[in-house]
Amino acid sequence: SRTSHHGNSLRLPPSPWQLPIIGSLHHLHGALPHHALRKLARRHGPIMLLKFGEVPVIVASSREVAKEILKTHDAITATRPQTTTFKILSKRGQGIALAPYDDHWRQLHKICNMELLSQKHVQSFRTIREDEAARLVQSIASASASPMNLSKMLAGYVADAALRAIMGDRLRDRDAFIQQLAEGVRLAAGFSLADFYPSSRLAHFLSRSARKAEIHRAAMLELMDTVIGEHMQRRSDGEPREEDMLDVLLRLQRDGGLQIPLTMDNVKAVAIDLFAGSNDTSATTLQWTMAELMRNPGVMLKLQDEVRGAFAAMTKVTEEGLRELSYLHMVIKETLRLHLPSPLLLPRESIERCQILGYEVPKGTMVMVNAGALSIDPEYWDEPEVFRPERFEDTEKDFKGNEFEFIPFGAGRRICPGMFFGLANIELALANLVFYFDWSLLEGVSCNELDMTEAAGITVRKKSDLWVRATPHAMRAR
Ligand code: HEM
Repeated sequence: SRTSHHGNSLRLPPSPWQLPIIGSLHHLHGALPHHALRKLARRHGPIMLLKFGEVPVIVASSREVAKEILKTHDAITATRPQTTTFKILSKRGQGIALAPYDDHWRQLHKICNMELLSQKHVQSFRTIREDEAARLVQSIASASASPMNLSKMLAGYVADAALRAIMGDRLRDRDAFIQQLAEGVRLAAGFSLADFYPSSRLAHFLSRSARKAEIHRAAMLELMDTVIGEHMQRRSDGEPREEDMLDVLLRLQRDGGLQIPLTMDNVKAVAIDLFAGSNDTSATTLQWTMAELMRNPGVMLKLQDEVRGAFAAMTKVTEEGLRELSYLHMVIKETLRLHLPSPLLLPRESIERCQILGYEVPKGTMVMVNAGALSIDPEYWDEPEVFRPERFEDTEKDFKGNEFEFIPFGAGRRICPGMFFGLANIELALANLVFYFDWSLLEGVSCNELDMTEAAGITVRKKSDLWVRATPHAMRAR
């Protein structure tokens, strides 16, 4: 197909065959979207134009195209599509993650980088992390020798460590928050009818997911009202304490002095985004890491040697010591390469037409980068399906957004602002797990038959929980 604009005649990117009404959606049927899209790209190339219902979508599946989008044309593609579900999820005050690329987003982005999620602020939550990690070790120790659902324990650790840093440590509604969050993640991931037939009233009417999104949002905002009430009460009681992220947001809201005043609804939306952005991603990463370690006993032993060697003379695993642990960092990198929590990153949208590899990308096209496909592409990785942390040994290759074959946190203006915070929670827990315990699978499960199936959702979790047995290796006085 050809399009004519300003006298130019440029080709649109190649497209797989499309059906009326549903466009290319049938190509996604039956497999997880990042796998289905990877398969399609093998046939149609590194830049494809699909149609999800009425919505044109381009999908990037090579390092070069990813770089064109996330670097060369970053400013043109830095907005988020305002789909029906996204709009409902951010109704009554925009947060940051789904916000369009504008001054409001720019301000929040700055607040995240300079205050909420800065390395300094993340370090200030060290006691919380150490406390929660100790709690995790205790609960594993008390269940040791019997089969335990490690996935669940790790999810609990992450939720507590993240919630305490974001919203304070006396959250009465912790479980309700976690439940609502899971619903939000499902909804945001949902390829809902209404999102793809924007002009069809019937589809809106029929769409149950829009209604569910409304109910979810109302419940989430109500929970936030309670937490904010508690924060204000404590402040007026003059109770001295470390500022959690919500305190910082409330202070900025109260003190003013910002370019664009923050409303209370903004504060709520940002706090929800922080919790939503941190919880599933970090829990999933920890769960996949432990699953890979169970499947690769040689890697587990090497990691245990490193961590036990480093902390041999100490009474507990502390955060300063973690910096020296090069193998631990390689293990986490390798997990993020094979198991990106968000393999399609978050969708973007072009605000102007642009050219990529000589193809025309029209204004208003949804833009997706298949980061999950890039990090297992044999073009860039040796034996890409094999879990081998050593591949990072003599390379500077990192996930900071400069090497486009490895972008689990995204890249460019919309890169994840929570990288330090997420990694801090993950590294400390992992070091504790391998320092204090030896791990085995349950009887009858051998390491090469461990189920590694992925489940559908905006974050790609391990479908089945990881059941293991822990044997205390060296319980020190705590
Ligand atoms: C292993 C951990 C994590 C991974 C792999 C991860 C991954 C990502 C990815 C892929 C994006 C989309 C980037 C893009 O659009 O190009 C993102 C955005 C975001 N993440 Fe994370 N994330 C993690 C942890 C966290 C944590 C701990 C927080 C908050 C405390 C967080 C908060 C956010 C926010 C607010 C955004 C939206 C940024 C924007 O739209 O400007 N993330 N993350």
